[in-house]
Amino acid sequence: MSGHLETIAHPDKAALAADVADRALTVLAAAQEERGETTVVLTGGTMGAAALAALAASPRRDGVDWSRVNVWWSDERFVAEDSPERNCRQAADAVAGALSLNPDRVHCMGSTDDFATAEDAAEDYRHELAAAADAEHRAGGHPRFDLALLGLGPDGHVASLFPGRPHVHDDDATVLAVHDSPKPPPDRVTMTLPLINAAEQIWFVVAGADKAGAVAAVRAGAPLDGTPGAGVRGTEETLLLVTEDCLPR
Ligand SMILES: O=C1O[C@H](COP(=O)(O)O)[C@@H](O)[C@H](O)[C@H]1O
Repeated sequence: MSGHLETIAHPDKAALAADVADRALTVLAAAQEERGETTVVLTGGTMGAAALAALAASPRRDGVDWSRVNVWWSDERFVAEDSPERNCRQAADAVAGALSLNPDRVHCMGSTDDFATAEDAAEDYRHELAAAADAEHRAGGHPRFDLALLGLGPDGHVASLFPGRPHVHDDDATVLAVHDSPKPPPDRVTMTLPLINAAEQIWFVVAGADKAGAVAAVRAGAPLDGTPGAGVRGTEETLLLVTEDCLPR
């Protein structure tokens, strides 16, 4: 795996969330300044929601025109639209209406309300990404991603790419269905590593001593089969933003 991975430690979850929010506001505002809009890929998980809540509460939040922010997700739980397990819903709850997002620019992955199978939802998301790429006159089947936030599971999973599963080696697909996920719920939809790695800046946001093993494996560049998160690298920058208890003492 090529590309530098920089680790930045924070004293606690609140400090981590506040720093992620601050950094994200800077990146999103700069991209909007440059080309009028910006695109972020969000993650589910505990710190994903905490970072969004910090963003929504930031005194700097109005430095970004939220109506010109495009939002995508790196993975989703394939459950009912109103399920509290949905990453998309958790994000909406975390920002609690504080950001004036344009619903047409918010691209949640499909739910069981709209699709019979996770495969159908994955295919729909591929089409949605391709349509956004066309609108930007870009090749490659996806829009430009300025920033992707990612969680990291204690088992080393990233998005819904789990250890020991073949999905982590899929270089052809952009979005896949996942079944029998070791972490509930069992059915999911996930971006693949090549699509995640198309983001210019990728920031892992990770807190808690239970993630120390996974963080160490990512930093060591462990084999992908055991640590899918070790396969993540942005095209310009990859940061591992963590709480101190994730690192060796
Ligand atoms: O199930 C998921 O887990 C990971 C990590 O979540 P965390 O609560 O341990 O931080 C998350 O990144 C992913 O989006 C989510 O679907």
